[in-house]
Amino acid sequence: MEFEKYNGLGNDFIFIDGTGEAVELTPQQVGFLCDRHFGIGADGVIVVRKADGADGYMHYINSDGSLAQMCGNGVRCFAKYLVDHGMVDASSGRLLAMTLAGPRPIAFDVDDEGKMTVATVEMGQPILEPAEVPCLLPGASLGRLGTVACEQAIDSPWGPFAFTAVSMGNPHAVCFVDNWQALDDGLFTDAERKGLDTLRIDEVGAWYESHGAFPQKTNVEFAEVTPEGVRMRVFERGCGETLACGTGACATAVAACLTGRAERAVTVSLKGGALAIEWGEDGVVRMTGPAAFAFSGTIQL
Ligand SMILES: N[C@@H](CCC[C@H](N)C(=O)O)C(=O)O
Repeated sequence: MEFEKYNGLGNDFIFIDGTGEAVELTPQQVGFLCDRHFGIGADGVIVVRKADGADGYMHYINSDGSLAQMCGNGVRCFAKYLVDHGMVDASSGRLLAMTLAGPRPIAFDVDDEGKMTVATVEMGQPILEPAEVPCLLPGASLGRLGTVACEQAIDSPWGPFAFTAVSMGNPHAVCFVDNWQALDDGLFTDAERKGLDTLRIDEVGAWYESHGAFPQKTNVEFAEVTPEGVRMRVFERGCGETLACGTGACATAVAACLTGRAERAVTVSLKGGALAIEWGEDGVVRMTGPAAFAFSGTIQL
């Protein structure tokens, strides 16, 4: 099978062309492809398909073989793939990507060689109604925003964490930590240096990913406010910790705005780099960031 490898801020994906012959992968095959020792290695697989009324359909599969509705870093890479393959006119600077979560309009910049560098994706309106995220947390009424599960405490073996539930087409549980010192020592790889960087996110993230409050599981973000904006780490549903998550950055920006921690436009810094997120007055979240091609190859399935 031929493949190409792309990434958005180090959140990396194996692209497979499914525009001709249908490509159907079993969860075992996806697991093998994404395995960093025995396979190619990636956070997920994107099968590129044709779409009626759009420039292409992004079929996104997490590294554990589960299907996800949307992937923010993935959709910027998808745009670059379509440009690289001449499937859209590079000079138009615009395309429409179809996803399981619906259409996502994208504006992009190209360099002197016509290669896409940066894209701004219209990520749609965040879904805040708890039942639609979906999450079973009680919601508080937030005026014209309706009922939002905002900073609702969920207990864990390390004590309670307060989550805001936001769907960007896929579910996210965002926790802002304002006081790292108050947290259990066991949550950190180094109790002398409690903070976002030393948080044992593999353990605490995995615990909340499968919590009963999230019937479709959830992506889990831990975040803090910085002078530059917001900094976060993410434990992705169906994958584990990744260097970046586009939908997670959008959900975190929305949660920051809802809880009075940030303005509607904010820079979200992740392990792999920064994304510019804006929750527009029209309710639509826009995400701007890079996408990069790494290499291509052939693998025996
Ligand atoms: N890395 C992605 C999100 C990928 C899907 C996610 N793990 C899920 O299951 O919802 C992004 O950049 O948004």
